Amino acid sequence: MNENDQQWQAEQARVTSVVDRIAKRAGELEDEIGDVRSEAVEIRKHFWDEVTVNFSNAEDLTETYFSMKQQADLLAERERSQRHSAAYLSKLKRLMQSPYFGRIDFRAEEDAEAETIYLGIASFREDDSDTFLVYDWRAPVSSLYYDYPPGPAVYDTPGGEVKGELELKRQFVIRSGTIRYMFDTGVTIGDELLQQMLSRTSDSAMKSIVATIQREQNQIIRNDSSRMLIVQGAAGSGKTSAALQRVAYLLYKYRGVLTSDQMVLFSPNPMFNSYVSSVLPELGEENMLQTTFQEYLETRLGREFELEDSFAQLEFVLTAGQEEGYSARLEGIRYKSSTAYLELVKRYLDGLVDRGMRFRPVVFRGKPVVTAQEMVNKFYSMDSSIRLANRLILVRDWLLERVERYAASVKEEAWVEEEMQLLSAEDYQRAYSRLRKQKKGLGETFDDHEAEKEMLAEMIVSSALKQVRARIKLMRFADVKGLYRKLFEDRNAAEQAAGSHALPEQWDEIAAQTVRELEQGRLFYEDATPYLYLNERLKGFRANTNVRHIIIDEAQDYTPFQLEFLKWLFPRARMTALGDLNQAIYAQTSAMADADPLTNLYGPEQTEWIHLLRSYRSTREIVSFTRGMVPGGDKIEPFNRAGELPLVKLVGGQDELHRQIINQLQEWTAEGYESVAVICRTAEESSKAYSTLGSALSMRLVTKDTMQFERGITIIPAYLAKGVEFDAVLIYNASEQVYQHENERKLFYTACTRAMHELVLMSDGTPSRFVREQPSENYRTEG
Ligand SMILES: Nc1ncnc2c1ncn2[C@@H]1O[C@H](COP(=O)(O)OP(=O)(O)OP(=O)(O)O)[C@@H](O)[C@H]1O
Repeated sequence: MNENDQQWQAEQARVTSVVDRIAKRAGELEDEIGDVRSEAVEIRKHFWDEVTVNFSNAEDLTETYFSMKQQADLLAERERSQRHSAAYLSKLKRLMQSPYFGRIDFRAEEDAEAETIYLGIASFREDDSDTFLVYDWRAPVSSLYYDYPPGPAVYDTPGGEVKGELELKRQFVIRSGTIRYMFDTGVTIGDELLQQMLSRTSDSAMKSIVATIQREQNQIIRNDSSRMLIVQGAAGSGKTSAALQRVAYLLYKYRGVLTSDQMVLFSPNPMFNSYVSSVLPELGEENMLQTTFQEYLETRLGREFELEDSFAQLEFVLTAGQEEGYSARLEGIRYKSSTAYLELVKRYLDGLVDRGMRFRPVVFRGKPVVTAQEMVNKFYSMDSSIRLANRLILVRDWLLERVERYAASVKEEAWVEEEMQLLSAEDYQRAYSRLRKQKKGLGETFDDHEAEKEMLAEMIVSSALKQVRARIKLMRFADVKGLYRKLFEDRNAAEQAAGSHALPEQWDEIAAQTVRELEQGRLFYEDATPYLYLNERLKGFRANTNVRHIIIDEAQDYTPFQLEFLKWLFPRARMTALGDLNQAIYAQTSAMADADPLTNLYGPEQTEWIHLLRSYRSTREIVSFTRGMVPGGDKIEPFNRAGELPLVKLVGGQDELHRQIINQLQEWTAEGYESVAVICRTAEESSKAYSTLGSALSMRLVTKDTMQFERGITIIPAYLAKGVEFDAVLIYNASEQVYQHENERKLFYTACTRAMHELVLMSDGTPSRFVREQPSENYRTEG
């Protein structure tokens, strides 16, 4: 037996022994859980037996309360412990299959001998000792595995740095308790294992990458020092993966302090949410909160407006080129997402200190209770040093008083008398006894019929004014819609707010379009955040102080305005923004287009940038082809995994196009690819393609409302394919006719970079310039 075989045998013996111990512990835990469960069931069953229920006097009542509370606490405690044990048990079950994936032998400077450490998705300790048979991949010592090749190495602990020598680094693939692969690795986490990982066919869900985290990804995962962490990384460089492992890491490091509901992931679309939602549970952690920016806008503005979403905006940009007003809308989209416009809105708000505030009158039964002009007078009678939001609070309180006075003045109006007549005997009785209770404390008597009537009248008026008061409390009297509209109706107001900066060239048309939308009760996507900003600055920010971390994926699709907004919204959170400027497909100004606005968000001292250049998703051939399409693409390094050259298939006409697509899809299915996408330029193109292809083969059309990412064949517009990946990708029609504008370059790049193993570009006619520009040795052509 050679040395390798001996090592293999020794390691296998250890695996077997560790698995046995884990299985034993799991068995014990299962019994314990069973006991706790039956105990909880018993407590539930006999809950009322143990509780002394007695309501006869105050003392008995207290006793009853405490006895109930005691039982409830006991029950809650048992259930909590059961939940905890169940979570641990499911981790142990996972460890039984694959207890670890790495080993390091590390000799600390002061020690004579190296310590051997095995790393897995959770730690496992022998019951009655401090010996860790498996260390959690997030433990401080585990970072050695990700950060160093064999040789001198250092890791951080809460007690300070530990220096030493990494004598061995070994990787394993263990399935069902058996070692399948074992490698001793050199520089970084061995290419071999990564090759293994990446050559698998893709799943319907994202996988955790803990066994093969790369050093630069580890920096993202364990970054703890910066308030703002910005990751600019090539397509497929593992931004999303790193972000998710980072969440798991933070939950581990701050266990007991940080919980999963204090972390929010902002995703590009609902389907993406489903795609990534299994990673954390796979690592034994609960999912963080997941949302989209659109979802947030909907909750805040959805009642007031019919909101356009970012996809509808992009669909317009891509399909409405011939429509009147198109170029103005485009200019408007760009302008309204810029920092210049944010400054304009801020100056507009500053201007309201002296004049220009708009109010909606308080109206009751069609008559004004307080007119808008009265509110203006009140607002501007206050000291100008009082902040706008505080002045509005004062106006609100003043209005509530005015409504009280108003209520007193209308008690005798005829409608009150009429309503009184309409009270049913039951209503009357209820109102009467309520009044009695209310007035008792005041020592009044009820002998007088007149007094009684007056009180009933008071009650009727008060209840009729309930809605008016509620609207006032919600500050509906501040006419934010009117204020926003004024910016577009009154060029002077806009010019003043723009200060020394010029308004965009086509301002008048932009303004007309905006007003038209507002009149219809609609709001363009580019107006939603500025509008909300105006609203919040006036009415006070509804900030969320519970959230401690926000993670923004596809951050290039956010405007500087939106990121600033998120900063205000989560004042106590750290931000991790991950994006790729080369995938900034929207017409709006990208927050990542320029380093300054992002760095300035929290200031350079609190901000850190990390760049990822290695692309893991696609084969070397696909990366070599796609990176030529974007500026700076030569810096993107493909991971060394070989495949076929991308194929450009020339066809003549729709029929042939569809025939060839069907052939290709059938071929891929026969080859065993589990996830295949036909990527189109727009939703419009996708649904047309689906109407023909869908009847020939079983496939799924993805729209912006699709919630679930699934295997099989998918037809999808490029902008919805963001962030996800497929074994094989077919570009529906990569012809010059379809992709001819410079502003479609990034969309095209995003579409092509979704492919892991195969990329085929159909072209009805001459291929797009984005293809023709590539060196001919980087792709094949057929047809
Ligand atoms: N260290 C790693 N080990 C194994 N697989 C990895 C690693 N890093 C990334 N990958 C794989 O590479 C693919 C792309 O990763 P991910 O989706 O996180 O990249 P991304 O930078 O977010 O991409 P994009 O910007 O294109 O959406 C995934 O299949 C992921 O599992």
